Amino acid sequence: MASLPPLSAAAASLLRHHVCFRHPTSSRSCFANSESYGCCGGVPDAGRYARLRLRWRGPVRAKVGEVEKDQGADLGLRADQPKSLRRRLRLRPRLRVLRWRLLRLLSPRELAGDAAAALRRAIRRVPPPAVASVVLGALLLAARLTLPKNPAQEVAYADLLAGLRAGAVTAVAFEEDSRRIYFSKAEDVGSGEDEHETGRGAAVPKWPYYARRVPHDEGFLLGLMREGGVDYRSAPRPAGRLLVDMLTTLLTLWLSLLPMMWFLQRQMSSGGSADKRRRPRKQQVGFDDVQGVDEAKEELVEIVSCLRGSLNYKKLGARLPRGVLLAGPPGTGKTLLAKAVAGEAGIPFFSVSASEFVEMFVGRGAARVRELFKEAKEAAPSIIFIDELDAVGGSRGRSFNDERDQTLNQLLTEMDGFDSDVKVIVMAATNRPKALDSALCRPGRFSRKVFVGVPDLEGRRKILAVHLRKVPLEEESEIICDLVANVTPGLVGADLANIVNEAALLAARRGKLKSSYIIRYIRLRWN
Ligand SMILES: Nc1ncnc2c1ncn2[C@@H]1O[C@H](COP(=O)(O)OP(=O)(O)OP(=O)(O)O)[C@@H](O)[C@H]1O
Repeated sequence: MASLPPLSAAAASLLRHHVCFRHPTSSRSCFANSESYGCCGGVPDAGRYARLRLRWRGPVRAKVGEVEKDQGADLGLRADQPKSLRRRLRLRPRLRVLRWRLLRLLSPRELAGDAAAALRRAIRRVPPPAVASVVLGALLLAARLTLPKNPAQEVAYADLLAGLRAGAVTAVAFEEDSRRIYFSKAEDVGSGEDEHETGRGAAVPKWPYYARRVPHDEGFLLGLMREGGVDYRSAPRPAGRLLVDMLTTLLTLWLSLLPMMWFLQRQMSSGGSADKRRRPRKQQVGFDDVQGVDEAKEELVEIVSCLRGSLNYKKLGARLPRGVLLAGPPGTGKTLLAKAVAGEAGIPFFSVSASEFVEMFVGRGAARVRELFKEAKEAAPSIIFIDELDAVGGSRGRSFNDERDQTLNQLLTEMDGFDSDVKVIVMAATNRPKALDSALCRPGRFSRKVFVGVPDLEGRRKILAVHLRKVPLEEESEIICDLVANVTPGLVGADLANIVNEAALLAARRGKLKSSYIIRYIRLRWN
């Protein structure tokens, strides 16, 4: 592949994307980008065409004066040349590109190639079960349309019996694997030479009528035919009708199975495919946003220092804690604390609820755990946060849930499998720390437990202050915080955040929030 000198700095700074195009004369694929331009297979003069292609991109030319200047030199323009010649020289590459584009647009080969590529792309996007359904439907339609129309006329079973009793019926044929009984009458015997194919190669007289068999009446019918000396036989079904029936059964079965197959496929593929990869988030939350849990924060500050590298724990031969378990009543800010750790350390945060691991199929939950840890290791240093850990981390062997046990085993294995220098911390939250499996809490796994408790008066005041930060207030924030904190003993951060939000909604029509709205909401809600 030929590599030519770079474009001028100004052009290069604008041409970030590379351009692929076809060489005008050799129709080979060429490429060009801000660093180089060249051609697959080393087509001579590729660089020139590449430059032309790049230069004639409207936005670049319009924006950069230098490109215009350079362009003249590239095209062999000189200041001493007459104006008309210079104009022609400038126009020539443009016309050439235009001609090449027109040729490409009109060439049937190119058109066919484009259409085939578009079709291939479209087919690739359609799910295979849908393709199979369409193919089956099309086959059934084709078979129905090409099947010759049955010349026999349907009559009532009673007419057949009446004909037999009256001696009008001369011949009867029982169609195999079907309920049709074909017969002919004495008046039709004249046209008997005219034969009708009812089976694979077996030729029988043409049957002008047929009746549907009545269950459990065969004995009586046979008796009548024997008495009347009627010629009766059995005939195979026509191949065409056999095919149509087979396709109908197949399509009916297939369509009824489709929802189940779709569900199974969703279950099998969820979490595993690359496009469903979990995206880590950089957290904007900091320790300032979490208040009233000072003890918990103090314990976590140390981990943040290790992650940031401001605490050299390795010097003393220490290892980064692998797991941190945040335990406490609901709504006390465990999730918020974990986010704050990631936010303070400025590292990716992988958040997952343990219930997402609980799958219907054995092994899927374990695969999801594996995937999550793999992604976190690739993004290290990072934090994995597992909310409601008790959903998978409850004591093993208490239930017959194999899938849950396997998921937990995988979690234990992954936590053991960290190299000491991989900076991935697993944080988990639970409201029921006692229900956890003892293997999870042993040193080396969730050895560090941080209790996040219900905030006291001062804590409630601070939490309210955090949530009132962005709310326009009619009174001093401190007055509102004091008042509300005093009347909300036992409430946790989530309750206080909710109170502020509801009161703000109450105040929305009046523009600003007053303590009286908050008190009114508290009375409404708790009295
Ligand atoms: N200590 C706190 N400081 C500030 N806001 C808080 C605090 N605790 C809770 N909140 C508010 O409550 C919301 C819910 O809190 P969070 O999800 O962290 O609670 P949790 O302890 O994880 O609850 P659960 O155990 O039910 O998952 C937060 O988004 C935040 O707005």
